[in-house]
Amino acid sequence: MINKSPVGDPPPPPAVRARGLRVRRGAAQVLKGLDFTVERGSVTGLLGPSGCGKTTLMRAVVGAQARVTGDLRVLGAPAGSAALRHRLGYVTQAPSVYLDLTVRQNLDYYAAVLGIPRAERARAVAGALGDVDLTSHADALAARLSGGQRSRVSLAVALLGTPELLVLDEPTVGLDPVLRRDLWALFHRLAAERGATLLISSHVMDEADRCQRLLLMRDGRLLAEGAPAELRERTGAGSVEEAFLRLVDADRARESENGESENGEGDR
Ligand SMILES: Nc1ncnc2c1ncn2[C@@H]1O[C@H](COP(=O)(O)OP(=O)(O)OP(=O)(O)O)[C@@H](O)[C@H]1O
Repeated sequence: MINKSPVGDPPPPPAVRARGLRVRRGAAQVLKGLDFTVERGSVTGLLGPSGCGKTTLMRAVVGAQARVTGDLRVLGAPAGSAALRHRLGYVTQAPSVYLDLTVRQNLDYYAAVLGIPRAERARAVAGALGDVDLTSHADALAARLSGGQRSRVSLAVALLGTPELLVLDEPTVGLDPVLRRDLWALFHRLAAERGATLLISSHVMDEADRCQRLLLMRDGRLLAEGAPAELRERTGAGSVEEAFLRLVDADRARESENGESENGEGDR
């Protein structure tokens, strides 16, 4: 297990630690100086409206984003380090699945790319298929799958290497309520049984209560971080959605007091 070290050992570094994280994309400052921590073994939700910078933040964490400044450490190493490659799993919003291959062939292919030895591949593939509940579709062509099933194939690919940190960009978007519930149960199982850390983005606030911790974003900045109950209590709100709206109102009021422009001139 990752987060159970013998007594006396220093605690492992957090899964993600950002200090003054900034990203420019094109002419825009998309992330404007974020400080946050993602605890190991947690299911952490990254929530905020469309366009606030969730994907950009995730790309920075997995080392796929250019023009990142500030201090960003992942599992104790600088983000993007080669040493992290096999310790991370990243699932983007667009499922990366070969439509002319079966589900099993897709996973076999990615297992080979990941360097999983041939003798261990069948077991790794079967395990990942079971995790995402696609065993009965193993021999179906990916082209014949529904959108939600294809997303689960991508998730299975990310699980092949048994990553310590899984970064999932809107993994439940477009899924029916039963599948959403089952996937959230899987995320919690991965954290509880394997000590994996999951950083999961969503723009749907009703997923907030499924997370142990939350990072709430707006317009390239972090509005708050903490457990859902903590955020509700801190803002006196009855739901995380209401807490978010109160934090946005407070943020807007602060902005107009400071006379900050919407495109973040104050961040330079
Ligand atoms: N390639 C790019 N070049 C310039 N700006 C970009 C690029 N990609 C995204 N952006 C801008 O960066 C900002 C953040 O985008 P990002 O995709 O990180 O947001 P998001 O919160 O993940 O949105 P969504 O929930 O819709 O996926 C947006 O304002 C977007 O217009």
